[in-house]
Amino acid sequence: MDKDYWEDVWRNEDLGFHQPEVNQHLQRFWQRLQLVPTSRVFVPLCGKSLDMDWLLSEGHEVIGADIAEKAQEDYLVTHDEPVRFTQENKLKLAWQGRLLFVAGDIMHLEPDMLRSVDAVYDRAALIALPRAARQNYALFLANCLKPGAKMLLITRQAPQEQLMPPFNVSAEEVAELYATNFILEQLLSKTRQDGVIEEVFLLKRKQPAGWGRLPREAGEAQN
Ligand SMILES: C[S@@+](CC[C@H](N)C(=O)[O-])C[C@H]1O[C@@H](n2cnc3c(N)ncnc32)[C@H](O)[C@@H]1O
Repeated sequence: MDKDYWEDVWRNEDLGFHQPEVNQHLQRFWQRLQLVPTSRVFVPLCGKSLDMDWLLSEGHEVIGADIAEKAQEDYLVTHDEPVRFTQENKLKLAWQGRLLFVAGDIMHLEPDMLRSVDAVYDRAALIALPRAARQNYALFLANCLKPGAKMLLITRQAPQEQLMPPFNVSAEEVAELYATNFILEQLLSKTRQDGVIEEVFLLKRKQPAGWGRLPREAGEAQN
């Protein structure tokens, strides 16, 4: 599932993952993150998702990132506001109002770019990655996000595991990937009529060990 694979998907318009409406789980659970409207939200592997429009309509600043430049083009073409493009190393940045749409591999984003992010919205991002890449992705997010940053994560498991995305990601795997660095809360587990299990999680970036403690307190803890 490299850049070529996804560029083919976009070129062939093989976009079964794209939802014509705003995601229901996003609308139902977003308030659980308790963000202020001006919060900055990162949408990794964003495609041309209408969920970004919804997040913008809530007053948020949005940073979307997708490896396919066509995703960026397709999203921007449906929005009237003027766009300004800049280039940063391998990334093509499009600035449009409160949106920054980055075309490029998210692993090429500088952690500093995401340091001010208050929340992540992951729909069809983790589950679009093969198992080995999921581990790197989860670590990347943990390294970039500040303590207290939240994440709304939506996963799915089909009765038959597939060789191509979307991949099955269980609640156990979510815990394996994130529990070291995030506090996890499962908000939903629902089996659809077609047997697909949909799960929604709320994550909160933990304070790294020893962070923010006064030396005296740290000393006391050792005694
Ligand atoms: C299954 S789609 C989901 C898109 C979007 N989240 C949605 O809900 O419609 C996965 C997207 O991730 C993008 N992608 C895959 N690997 C990526 C990477 N390493 N960095 C950035 N984007 C990536 C693909 O181009 C594709 O648009």
